[in-house]
Amino acid sequence: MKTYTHPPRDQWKILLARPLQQENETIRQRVEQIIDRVRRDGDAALRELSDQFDGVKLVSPVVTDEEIEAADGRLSETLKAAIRQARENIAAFHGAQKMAPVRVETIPGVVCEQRSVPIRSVGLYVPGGSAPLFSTVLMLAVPAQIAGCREIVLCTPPRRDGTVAPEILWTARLCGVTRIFKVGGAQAVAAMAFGTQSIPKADKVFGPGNRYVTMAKQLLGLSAVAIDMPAGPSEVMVLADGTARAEFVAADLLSQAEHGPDSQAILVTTSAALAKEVAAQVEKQLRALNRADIAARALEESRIFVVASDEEMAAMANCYAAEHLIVETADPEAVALRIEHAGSIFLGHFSPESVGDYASGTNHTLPTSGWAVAYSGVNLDSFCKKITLQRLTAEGLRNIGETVERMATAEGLDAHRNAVTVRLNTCK
Ligand SMILES: NC(=O)c1ccc[n+]([C@@H]2O[C@H](COP(=O)([O-])OP(=O)(O)OC[C@H]3O[C@@H](n4cnc5c(N)ncnc54)[C@H](O)[C@@H]3O)[C@@H](O)[C@H]2O)c1
Ligand SMILES: N[C@H](CO)Cc1c[nH]c[nH+]1
Ligand SMILES: [Zn+2]
Repeated sequence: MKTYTHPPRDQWKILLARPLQQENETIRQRVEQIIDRVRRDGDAALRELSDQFDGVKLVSPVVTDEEIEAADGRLSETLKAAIRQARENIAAFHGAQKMAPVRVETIPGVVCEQRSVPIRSVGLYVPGGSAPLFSTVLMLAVPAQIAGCREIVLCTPPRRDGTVAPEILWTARLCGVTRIFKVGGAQAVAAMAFGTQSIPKADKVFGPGNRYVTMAKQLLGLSAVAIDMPAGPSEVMVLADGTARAEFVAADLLSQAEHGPDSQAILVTTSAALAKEVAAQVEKQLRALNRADIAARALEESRIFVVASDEEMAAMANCYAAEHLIVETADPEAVALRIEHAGSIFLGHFSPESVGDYASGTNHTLPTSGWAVAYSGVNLDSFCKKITLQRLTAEGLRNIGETVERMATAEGLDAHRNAVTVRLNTCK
């Protein structure tokens, strides 16, 4: 990891650039072609693309009931207990996010309401290219079920032998997923956006994924389907002062670096001594990882910054808008108060980000690439839409009618005004 000491503020944006951005245009073109093929040829395109990108010849993308049932015998009881515990925590946190209906009488006789309604049919993408992220099933299916979505469809890449990891299948059944398909990448997102002969069209597509998946969501989100947000290659920023333990900080940085070669880990610290120790710890801990090669590639585009103050640390965090921000300082709450842009914040020396990845209760599907400036991570509300209602009495219309007539007249919209006037004429 390269270290920068007191980088000038006007350089921050450049030094905090996300990895491989220059490849975005190539990825966009490739994904556009995939989308076109799925729109045109449906299941036939899925078969060809699974062969091309996943190296597997599939007759059908459907995961059968027999496959799902067989998964039960393939998980240890201890893993099942861990997944159940995580599910409970995620359900507790997301269940508490239910919003009460809003009802306000804005002026006498004019009542406005807002009701939350579940999105009927949702499509969940669960990454499986380099690791079968069954924890993502929990993060998407648990809130979908609590929200009351009727159809919960899940797509995940097939493995080379044409199967899906039993952990994904078992967790999907636990969380009420209605149908599962073995399709990955941009083609899975396109299939859920348009529908194919086998895969039903979803009203909204959710889930994280690599840059192909994320590009497909962004392109289709403009034209064919609603999406949660861009949730691409994982990233973490750690803010640390002299009270932080280098061993902990290095472990946190590596925990996201191991996701993929295009992941990024950034340390911002007020302590030059800590910066040195963390760099050494990263090298040491890296050697012991089973995904050391992947993490090492991510570290090539990762950075350490030494800055002057807590205020500068927070400013750099706001400039980066990290998916995950870990604050390992003497007073993390005070630093967090300065944070405006982050997907999810982890406070103190004993709050590793991986706890949020799996089991604490918060959602791990979070905005990346700086999108935390405007998007929230997945939450219960992501699976709902709001419908407003209003009801006016004759008195209410008398109270508000003239205001509307004046505004409609000023916009030159006579018919709008008349819809009020014809009624007022009957109840003067
Ligand atoms: N932001 C978040 O909330 C979040 C959460 C979890 C995981 N992630 C990220 O999800 C990603 C998972 O990536 P992954 O690759 O392991 O799995 P993935 O399931 O996202 O992607 C695998 C699929 O990509 C497609 N693909 C691979 N190479 C391709 C190519 N050259 N052209 C076209 N398509 C191609 C294949 O169809 C394959 O099935 C990681 O980057 C991880 O960091 C992000
Ligand atoms: N850190 C990922 C989100 O960027 C989520 C995840 C799943 N499994 C492990 N981690
Ligand atoms: Zn993770």
